[in-house]
Amino acid sequence: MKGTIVTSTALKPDAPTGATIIDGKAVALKMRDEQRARIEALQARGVTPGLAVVLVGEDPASSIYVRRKVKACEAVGIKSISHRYPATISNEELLVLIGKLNADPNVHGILVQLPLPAHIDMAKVLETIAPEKDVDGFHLYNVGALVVGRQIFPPCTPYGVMHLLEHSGIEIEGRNVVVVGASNIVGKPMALMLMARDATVAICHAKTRDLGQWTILADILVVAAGVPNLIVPQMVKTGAVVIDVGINRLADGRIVGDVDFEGVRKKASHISPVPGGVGPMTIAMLLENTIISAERTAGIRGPADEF
Ligand SMILES: Nc1nc(=O)c2c([nH]1)NC[C@@H]1CN(c3ccc(C(=O)N[C@@H](CCC(=O)O)C(=O)O)cc3)C=[N+]21
Repeated sequence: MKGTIVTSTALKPDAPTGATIIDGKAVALKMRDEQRARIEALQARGVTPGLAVVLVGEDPASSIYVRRKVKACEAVGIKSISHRYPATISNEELLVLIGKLNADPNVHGILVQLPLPAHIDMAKVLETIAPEKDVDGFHLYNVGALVVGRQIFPPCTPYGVMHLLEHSGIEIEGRNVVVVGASNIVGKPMALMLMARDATVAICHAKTRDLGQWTILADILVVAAGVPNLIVPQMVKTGAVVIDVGINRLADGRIVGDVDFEGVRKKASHISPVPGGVGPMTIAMLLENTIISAERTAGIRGPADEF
């Protein structure tokens, strides 16, 4: 058709287009309005969601994270109860505390901050938390549920990534996803959640030989390896969606992810930053799981709804 006008500045073939930045902080804050409303509905039925946060030892990073979680709880109306113990607490004492929290009807969620000191049997601790209060989703029962495609308490970080993908309108079904990092708290559950949505999923490691040969195939690349600058532009397919789960503190105190953000943003279609990407969503999903647990207690939801 005649008369189509293309202005001189509209299309420059080689200009870097630049990825859409996925603003996890904004999404997390937006979720709070809906979360507050659900908590009011619970309170009308006499239920105030309660989250017990257990912190063992004095690790400064853990203290900061726990403080963030407590503040986020306050902001939406979840009653959080912090239990701080010295690193010298015995296994038995910790298990007794968890038993008490399991039995307390005002506690709907129990979170034991990781890592735990070396003398504590982490597996035993996580298996002692009542599965119906396991808002981290780390109990074997909840891990097993995820393996068979049920989501009872999806682990907060990968659950947050799924939310970000959905919020950004990214199609998952049938697409190639590469997850770099195979931890129990991020990489493995991330892969399971994406498989449940019919993505083609490969799990790699920071140690994978020729990592770039794998990552270049990804329509969606999720990186949770804990290695700064692991992912550079030549490893990323043009137009890929890149989700950076890494949190690394550099010698100068700066926090960075696993992705060369400035380089990769020129090639990706969407990219999540660090900070301000997945981190705030992890906390948003912790609030979500705690509210879900309280809703189940109040009979508003069945024991395992579709998410
Ligand atoms: N039982 C247990 N459950 C956890 O969910 C758990 C845990 N243990 N241990 C440690 C990791 C780490 N984690 C984070 C949560 C929020 C941010 C977060 O909000 N990050 C901000 C700020 C980053 C910064 O400046 O430090 C951001 O990325 O924008 C980061 C990391 C939860 N974890």
